[in-house]
Amino acid sequence: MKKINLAISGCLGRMGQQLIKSSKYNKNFKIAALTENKAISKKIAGIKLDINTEQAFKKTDVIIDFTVPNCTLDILKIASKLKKKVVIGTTGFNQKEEILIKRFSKSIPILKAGNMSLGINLLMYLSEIASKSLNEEYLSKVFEIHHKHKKDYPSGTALMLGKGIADGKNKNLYNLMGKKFLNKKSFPYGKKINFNSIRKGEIIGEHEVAFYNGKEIIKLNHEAFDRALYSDGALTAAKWLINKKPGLYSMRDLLNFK
Ligand SMILES: NC(=O)c1ccc[n+]([C@@H]2O[C@H](COP(=O)([O-])OP(=O)(O)OC[C@H]3O[C@@H](n4cnc5c(N)ncnc54)[C@H](O)[C@@H]3O)[C@@H](O)[C@H]2O)c1
Ligand SMILES: O=C(O)C1=N[C@H](C(=O)O)CCC1
Repeated sequence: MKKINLAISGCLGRMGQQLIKSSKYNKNFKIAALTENKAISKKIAGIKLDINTEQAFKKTDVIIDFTVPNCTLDILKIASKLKKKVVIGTTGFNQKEEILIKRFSKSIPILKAGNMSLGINLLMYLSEIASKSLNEEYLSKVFEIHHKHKKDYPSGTALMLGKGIADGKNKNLYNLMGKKFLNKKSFPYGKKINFNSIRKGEIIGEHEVAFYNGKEIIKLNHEAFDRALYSDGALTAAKWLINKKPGLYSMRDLLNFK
């Protein structure tokens, strides 16, 4: 079977390096391009590092992006012109950037997921079911812990879980967003969904959703121990996206958690 020509942006980052490692053991892919935010005279897996240009992505079938929001949008401009598929793992987009991503998906297939793991996408679905099943007496909040290097908060995963809660109430998450705490030892439930983000050590990712009505607490949680969880999910997404029409897809479309 013809191998998929893969481009990895942010190739020297934590996720970029993990993706290079995981794609080496995945028979479906051949690394065709590796990019970073500046010209670096280095070769990895026989590929000369490049920056994000049309030339760099010319021989690519799909680009996997775990970088920063403004880089992702640069990549989408190029991908849209070259008609390349894009898997977006980057998080920390604002509402304006989310709208731009949606606009690019009119011309190319894009799969975007703040967390590429099966476990978190299942937890998002379970949070939606719980939220739908619990009456208005129940308040909810989301807690997450990640490594000390992570700049954005709440995490993209926490926002996904918040969206699951909001979807369960048939509401828009932006209208249900409560307070965003950082490194608090404890944090309150609120009328909206409050978030607390802890940044410490080299933690890969821990998330908890809690529902409370004054008489009981219901908790759903997930722990990630290896970044291969995310790179395996991204490679699965890239293979799934190859024959899709233009549109904005999620891991839940791939996993069929409707
Ligand atoms: N969706 C998921 O499952 C998932 C999992 C892990 C991390 N992430 C997200 O992926 C992103 C990256 O995480 P990380 O831990 O790898 O961060 P990192 O800082 O280790 O890596 C980011 C890389 O992107 C590079 N970069 C920045 N601007 C660039 C540009 N213009 N062109 C090319 N490369 C550029 C940086 O130089 C760096 O090497 C974050 O937003 C994080 O939240 C998502
Ligand atoms: O390490 C990170 O950064 C992660 N980012 C994603 C998020 O923002 O939720 C996924 C989990 C790890």
